[in-house]
Amino acid sequence: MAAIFSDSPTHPLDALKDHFTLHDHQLHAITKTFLSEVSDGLSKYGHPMAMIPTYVKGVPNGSETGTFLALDLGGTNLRVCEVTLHGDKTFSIRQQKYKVSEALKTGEATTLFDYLADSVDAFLTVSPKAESPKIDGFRHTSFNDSDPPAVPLALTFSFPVEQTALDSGFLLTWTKGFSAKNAVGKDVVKLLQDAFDRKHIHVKCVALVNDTVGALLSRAYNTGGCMLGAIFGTGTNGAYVESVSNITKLGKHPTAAAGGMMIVNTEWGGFNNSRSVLPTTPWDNKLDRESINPRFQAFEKFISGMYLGEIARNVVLSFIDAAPKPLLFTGRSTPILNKQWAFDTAVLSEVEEAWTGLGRFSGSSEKDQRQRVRGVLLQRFEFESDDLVSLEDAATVRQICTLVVDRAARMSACAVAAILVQTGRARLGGEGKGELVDSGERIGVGVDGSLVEFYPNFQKKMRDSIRVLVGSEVESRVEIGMAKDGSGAGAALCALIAQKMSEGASLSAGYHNDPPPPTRSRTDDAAYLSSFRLKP
Ligand SMILES: Nc1ncnc2c1ncn2[C@@H]1O[C@H](COP(=O)(O)OP(=O)(O)OP(=O)(O)O)[C@@H](O)[C@H]1O
Repeated sequence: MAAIFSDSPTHPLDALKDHFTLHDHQLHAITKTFLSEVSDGLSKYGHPMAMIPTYVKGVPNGSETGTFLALDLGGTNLRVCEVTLHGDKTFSIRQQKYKVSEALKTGEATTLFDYLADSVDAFLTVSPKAESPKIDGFRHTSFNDSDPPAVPLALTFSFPVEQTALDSGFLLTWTKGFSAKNAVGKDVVKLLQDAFDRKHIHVKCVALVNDTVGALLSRAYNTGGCMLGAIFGTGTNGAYVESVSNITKLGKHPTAAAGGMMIVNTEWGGFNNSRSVLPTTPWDNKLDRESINPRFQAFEKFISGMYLGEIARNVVLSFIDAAPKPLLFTGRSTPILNKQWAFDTAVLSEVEEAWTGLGRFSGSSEKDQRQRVRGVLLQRFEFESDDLVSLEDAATVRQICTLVVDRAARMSACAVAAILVQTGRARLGGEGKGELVDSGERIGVGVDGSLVEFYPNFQKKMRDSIRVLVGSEVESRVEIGMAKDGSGAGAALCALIAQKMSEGASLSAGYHNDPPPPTRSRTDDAAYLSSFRLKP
């Protein structure tokens, strides 16, 4: 843990600022290195920033229709949903969340996948509500002629997977606290399908979707187009639309010969694992050393919700322990502050909301701001006595939190700017002057994740740095918006693509103007619903 000296001639907060501030020239250096790793990842397999071809070769325009099941294993929850795409840029969804315990995350993979299958089974067992979406759009998949059709399901699996087809992909590594045994190197679609089959649940996993791809697809469906989907939640990652000719590692794969565009899942959380260009601090090093995957997912550890609270906690502790005189809370800590990972990034949001006066707060003098933050700290860190937190402590903690999140937002901007450059929409300008490459085009970016959704002004902070990197003309055309339920609606769109592919449709020609599915009668629906579960 870094020692902080309260008698140093430089004020400790200024010293901290030096550690955490990313200057413009550093943003440029990070973005350049990012671009070179993009290029490495597109040309060969096995790179930490894996640049995974997803075999999704089109982007929806909002006219697609159908009803599909989606199973979403993210970082925190497991979710099963039934999504109906209405064909007018809107969709409806029926869903249920299930908890994933630590034991499941770290136990045997078969136990985890059995649990996923059981959750789908439980969801399907609950009879649909009167207002639940019609099932007209389900495209049935039969195992053979005598079987009733299986329910098509798309699996949103937000971990690094080397995808080999739309419905198969091998787990490269676990992230975000998962470490289930005997899963790495295996096809996760097969692991899930085997669990369905073991349990005689009549569901067929037709598509494997990364949540970033889902974000991109759902934002495209909602707005008529999108070029990048990005997640800033438990982890961080991005997927974008790349020209197939640039994905040279596809070699002689038939997909490469077909040309066109393909969505690539970057796995940018693993950017610069060597940390050659990511300016690290002693607090980041401590976090990395104590994480379950030291020296991996380097970029993610500076950016995402799973880590920002812990970095801030590490800094707060070193201020409490400052020598010769404590710089926070008169040198007193609390059990919760002493506990690893106990400082949730949501607390950083609360501190910032209290400071900026957003939401339920009123009053705008600095004293009001400090008082509100002090209230948050007293409550969240569970101090025994109000005397232990001063107004100055409140201001100091707020500054620590801001430094940690500002750096995260600026690093996130490097990833977005690099994709703008990679796709020919921008050129990296020297010293903040980006050059416009093509004019007029609106550049759609769909984002998802609690950090970008709830941390006050995270998006604005990110945009400020995008402007530094690619100039204001391009930045002003970047339209960043929340991707509505990428892992549900996006997955449904992927299941639709899988159906199209199994019907032999050419995806490179796009899959717009989908004709409405054939109408089913209510009797068909009842029979169909009863075929969800086939017991031996
Ligand atoms: N209000 C908030 N402000 C900032 N961060 C938050 C907030 N609430 C939760 N988080 C952080 O966001 C993370 C959860 O992100 P999210 O809700 O997007 O879930 P997720 O789907 O599990 O994430 P991912 O998509 O990366 O798998 C947690 O690490 C949590 O600390």
